[in-house]
Amino acid sequence: MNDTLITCLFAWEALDSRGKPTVGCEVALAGGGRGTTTVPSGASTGRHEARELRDGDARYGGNGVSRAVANVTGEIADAVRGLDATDQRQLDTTLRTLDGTADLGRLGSNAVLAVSVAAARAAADARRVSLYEAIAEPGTTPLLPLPMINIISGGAHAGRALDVQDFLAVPLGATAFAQAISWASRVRAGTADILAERGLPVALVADEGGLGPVLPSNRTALDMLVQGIERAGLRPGDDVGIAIDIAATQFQQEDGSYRLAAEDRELTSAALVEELADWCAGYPIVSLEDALAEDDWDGWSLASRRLAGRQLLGDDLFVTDLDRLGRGINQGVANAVLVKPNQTGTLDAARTVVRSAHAAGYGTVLSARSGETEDDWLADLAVGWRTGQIKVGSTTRSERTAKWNRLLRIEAELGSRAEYAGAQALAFAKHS
Ligand SMILES: C=C(OP(=O)(O)O)C(=O)O
Ligand SMILES: [Mg+2]
Repeated sequence: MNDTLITCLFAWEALDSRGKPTVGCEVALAGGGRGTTTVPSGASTGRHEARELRDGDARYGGNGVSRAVANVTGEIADAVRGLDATDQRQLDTTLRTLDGTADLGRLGSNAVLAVSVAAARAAADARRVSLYEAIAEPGTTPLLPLPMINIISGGAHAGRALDVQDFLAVPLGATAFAQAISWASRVRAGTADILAERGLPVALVADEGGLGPVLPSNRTALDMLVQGIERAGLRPGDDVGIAIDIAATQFQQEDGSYRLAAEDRELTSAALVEELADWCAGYPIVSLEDALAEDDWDGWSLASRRLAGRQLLGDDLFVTDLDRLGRGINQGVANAVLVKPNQTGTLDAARTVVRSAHAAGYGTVLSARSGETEDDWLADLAVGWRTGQIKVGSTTRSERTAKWNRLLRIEAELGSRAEYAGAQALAFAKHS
């Protein structure tokens, strides 16, 4: 009897960090190996993402996942019982075929991802190795990622107090992951001090744990962050750079223009690109995510030329989808991809996107969602898949620190047996 054959699936409704239900799953194997997971959920979701199954459960204001849970223990369990959990591709292909839709909307991407991740964990447990080891390409060295850490939040994560969704610190000069995190934690404290001195409430915390002040403009947030870096005793641009997630899909209007509500301005794609170029000239911005909306390919082409020399990261644009990334690579659009496993629904599909990006010289940033849980599997994926970068929110709130803490432990355990990606992981650094 093969010890790694799947024998049993258990699922339940768990809560995410926004207090919304999400899917929890445990996979048990013939030899006693077990793997458990809970899956995340986004708020600024792209139109082309895989689709979570939500039902009208009144207990959760119509946001329930009881049907997704029932799918795991019913139809999915029947189909995957007897499969080998160490064969992720076969398992994930079976799940996709069983669902039968392009966006996994029948069984629910939340149900499918929960099984995919729990099975990977069970396979690692059966082999008595860590998840990052179990999923790594044989012969590769574990790679601790360069973190980008949310300091100030706006957009869909902070009641739209600002147009730009994330203002993040990138500890460029740190030479180890633990040092990068300690710098980010100081930058957050420094930025909170700066805001408090202006009489702004620092207790307003957004979905990913970032500070959520109401500021008059996006540039003010950049100013506050630069001052926060200095207050932390660090040098903006040398020690700590800035990344922004513009999440432009969220403020694109019907006619294709972009509305900066905080500043009461309407911009064409070209004008938005110019605005971003101005910000880049004035601030140490090293990475721009979703500079344009998800289907504004012309705007993205323009941005890719005008903002070249910085990391241009596609989130809603690529939605961790191989075909959309392929189009970007062919057209020279962006130079890095945000990888959110629940945008595509299985570990195998997310991994294929990472491989394809690396083959094309594109950077990869593994990313959490704004609705997270205390689970930490994302940290292991970053290390084992050697994504080079990771973004999981702020250095506060346990659903965020769970991932940082897992990475800190891996670095402490492995010492010189691991590499640290550092600033070299930024897509533009690879090209220059
Ligand atoms: C993490 C993000 O937000 P969400 O999970 O809400 O899509 C993001 O846009 O990068
Ligand atoms: Mg994003």
